Amino acid sequence: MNTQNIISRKQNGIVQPLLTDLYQITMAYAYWKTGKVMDNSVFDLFFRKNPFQGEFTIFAGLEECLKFLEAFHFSESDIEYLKQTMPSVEDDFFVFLSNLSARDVVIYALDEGTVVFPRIPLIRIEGPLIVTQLLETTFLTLVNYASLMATNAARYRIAAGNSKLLELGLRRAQGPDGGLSASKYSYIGGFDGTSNVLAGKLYNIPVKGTHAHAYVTSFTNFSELHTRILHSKNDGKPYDFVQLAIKWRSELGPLFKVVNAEVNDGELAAFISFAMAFPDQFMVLVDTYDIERSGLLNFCAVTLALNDLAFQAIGIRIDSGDIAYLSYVAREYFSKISTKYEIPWFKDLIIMASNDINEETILSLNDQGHKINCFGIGTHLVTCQKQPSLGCVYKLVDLNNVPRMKLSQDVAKVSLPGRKDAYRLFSERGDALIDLLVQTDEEPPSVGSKILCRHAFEESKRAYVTPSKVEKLHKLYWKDGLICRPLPNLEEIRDNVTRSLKSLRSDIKRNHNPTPYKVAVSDNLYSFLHNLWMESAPIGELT
Ligand SMILES: Nc1ncnc2c1ncn2[C@@H]1O[C@H](COP(=O)(O)OP(=O)(O)OP(=O)(O)O)[C@@H](O)[C@H]1O
Ligand SMILES: O=P(O)(O)OC[C@H]1O[C@H](OP(=O)(O)OP(=O)(O)O)[C@H](O)[C@@H]1O
Ligand SMILES: O=C(O)c1cccnc1
Ligand SMILES: [Mg+2]
Repeated sequence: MNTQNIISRKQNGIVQPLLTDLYQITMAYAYWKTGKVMDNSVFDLFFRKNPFQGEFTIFAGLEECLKFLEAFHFSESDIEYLKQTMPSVEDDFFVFLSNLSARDVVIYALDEGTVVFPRIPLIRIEGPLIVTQLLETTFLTLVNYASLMATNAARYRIAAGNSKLLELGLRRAQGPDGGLSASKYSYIGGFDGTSNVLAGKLYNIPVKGTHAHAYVTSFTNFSELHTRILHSKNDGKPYDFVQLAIKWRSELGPLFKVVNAEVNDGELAAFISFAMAFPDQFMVLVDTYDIERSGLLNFCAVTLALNDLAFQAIGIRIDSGDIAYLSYVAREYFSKISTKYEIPWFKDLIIMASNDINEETILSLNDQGHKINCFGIGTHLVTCQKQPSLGCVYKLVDLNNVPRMKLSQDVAKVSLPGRKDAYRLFSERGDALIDLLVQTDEEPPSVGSKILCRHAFEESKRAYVTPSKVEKLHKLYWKDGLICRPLPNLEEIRDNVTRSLKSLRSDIKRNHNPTPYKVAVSDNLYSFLHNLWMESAPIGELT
């Protein structure tokens, strides 16, 4: 076992068999009493509707489910607690429960990071009913938020194009576990880093950040700067850095059309001290007092002073106001200074924007035109404000080789019975055309052969597809008590998101009125499903 695994497991502390709904345990007892212990079940975990009014979803959380299975065991204290909670339950059941493991469970799943669609079983869980039922709630809690978060992040990634994306949500997240999961799954979805230090340590995600307004407001004048000396990066010579920055500010005054009296000394003192602490990573918040009349000038003065000592600054963060307009203003000053003082990198300094940004803000900024090259995003991203839950469900589809079907007045809620495999069929151009569900014992679709793909419930909706490429989506991940495929690391999952989304036509990914992606069933599955439906539905009588 490598260190990374140990660390992740430790973090996984709260993911344990009691992280479930009580009804799973009462059902287990009732199953045990009725003698259903050896019944062999198949469950599907899937969702019914894509989130965020979109037409795609990113599947995430699989690794956590598999780690949960590895450690699945009711401890002595769990048993003790359950005995107290369920006093009428026979003691022998608790002996049975304490010997339970996930050894006899078999898991087929899609690769984590795959783009997925409604009704496709993301995970197929097979095995003794009593155990598979006990997995329901924990699996759902592990997949629901993870997939919602990864999808939200992927949508921001699409909106932001080539701009960097930094996740800043910990302070606003749904508690510590929500915050940690948000950082992990936003990275999978395409963010470039997080401000969450524990997420950085646990998952090896790049951690980044600037500073808070408090840092600026904590300074009022230069006398608070107890260290004034900074050594040049070139020759190690000491310079009075405070004096140098003040000199540059006077020199730049006319360019910014401000007089010294208008510019905030506390802000300059704060920037100087931050630059002296991090001369190679100088990045500051410029909106504490007035971006145009103070923040930008103070930043440029310190950056030029750093440049004299051979250090290259990183950039600024803007956290209020009209960020499109202010980014133009900032870029213009950077360009002018770059030309005037012949410092090529000055024009390319990073302009980061933050403050309640969401997907729509980024799209609107794109329309307006802007000069931002990094977005810092917190609240809207981590709380998934636009849609707070994905709505994944876990449904029994087969018991002892007899298909099961949950009927509903609402067709969207009718479950697809039996063991099914999903295949993704690709066009000649290489893009994903349709996902096809077939019964596991029927002939899989193959390249070059004409396949009838049918809408699961609407008889008239069907089409022939002759795929140029066929990808089997379900893979065996867990058998005989072991994870039986090498698990990808976070980077690889992130690459899978990019690769998988790339194969999707852009009209399916667009923000406004996206085209739905097609999910179909094979002709066999269609007949099977409708025959079973007819058999299961009671015939009404008109009176
Ligand atoms: N050019 C722009 N186009 C669209 N939305 C923008 C633009 N500039 C800023 N915003 C968004 O408008 C909102 C402005 O919010 P608000 O008025 O609360 O902030 P502020 O007054 O600028 O800052 P603060 O209250 O923190 O001082 C934010 O959600 C921000 O992301
Ligand atoms: O706006 P979000 O997308 O949630 O991003 C995170 C926010 O957290 C920080 O300040 P904080 O919001 O704590 O204070 P502020 O509102 O006064 O800026 C930061 O300045 C951002 O504004
Ligand atoms: O580092 C930052 O800029 C940061 C971190 C958390 C919240 N807001 C901003
Ligand atoms: Mg804020």
